[in-house]
Amino acid sequence: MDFLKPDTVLNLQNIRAELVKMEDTIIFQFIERSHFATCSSVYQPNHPGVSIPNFDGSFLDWALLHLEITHSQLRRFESPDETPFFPNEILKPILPSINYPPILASYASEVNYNDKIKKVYIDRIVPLISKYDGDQKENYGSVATRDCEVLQNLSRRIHFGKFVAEAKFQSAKELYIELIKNKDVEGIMKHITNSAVEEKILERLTKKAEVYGVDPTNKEGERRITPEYLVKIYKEIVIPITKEVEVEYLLRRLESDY
Ligand SMILES: O=C(O)C(=O)C[C@]1(C(=O)O)C=C[C@@H](O)C=C1
Repeated sequence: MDFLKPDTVLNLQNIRAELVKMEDTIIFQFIERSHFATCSSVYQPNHPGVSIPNFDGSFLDWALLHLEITHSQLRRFESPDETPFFPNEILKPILPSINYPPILASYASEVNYNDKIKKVYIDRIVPLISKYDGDQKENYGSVATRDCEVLQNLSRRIHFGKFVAEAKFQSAKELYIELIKNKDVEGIMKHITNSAVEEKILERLTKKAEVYGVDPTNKEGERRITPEYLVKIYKEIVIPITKEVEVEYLLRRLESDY
């Protein structure tokens, strides 16, 4: 996928192929996080166990903010497939800007579900994928590092819904314009949903978790990620929020001429 060539980006088959590739990254990052305990202190704002001078937030927020500030200077958030968790704090790139041709509508960067993604990750995903429920003070840095990686990739996957939505809009403009004019959220949700594709994703994830989730030479060994949890995470969190992104993006689609 080449963001300098809009045609390659707004092709639903290419987008779905990219979503499949992201599954592998996300599974391996879940496995990396699964080596550690839940470590709830990492997520509690101003926790006494991880005091950060002059910062009002959790240790994870601090880590993610500083990572994003550096990445913004490396031009990360100019790319239309990247959405920052701290859009108001990031800096201008040190590298010269790339003039990407318009692919998404002009308001696309305002469709930002990262607060919701971070909350659901901490409240629901971390307890499912962690080794056990407890604290490991010596691993706070490793935990926050893994969390930043998982969150950035979940965010990219979920916000890819904008490309899916744009591709669907371009291929059935009349239908969507009518639904958008009527603010028909249910109708939009119905038309963006492809149950066969969703089922295939869940089937594939089950197989991937069976293979990657355990040492294949030691089937009795410790399970790092189970098919059950992976499917649950995708079915109840990743796909539904991707669809929310699609619907919000489409509801505003007539604001943009392009
Ligand atoms: O592939 C699509 O058509 C999408 O809209 C993406 C996605 C997903 O999140 O994977 C979401 C909704 C569809 O029902 C199927 C899959």
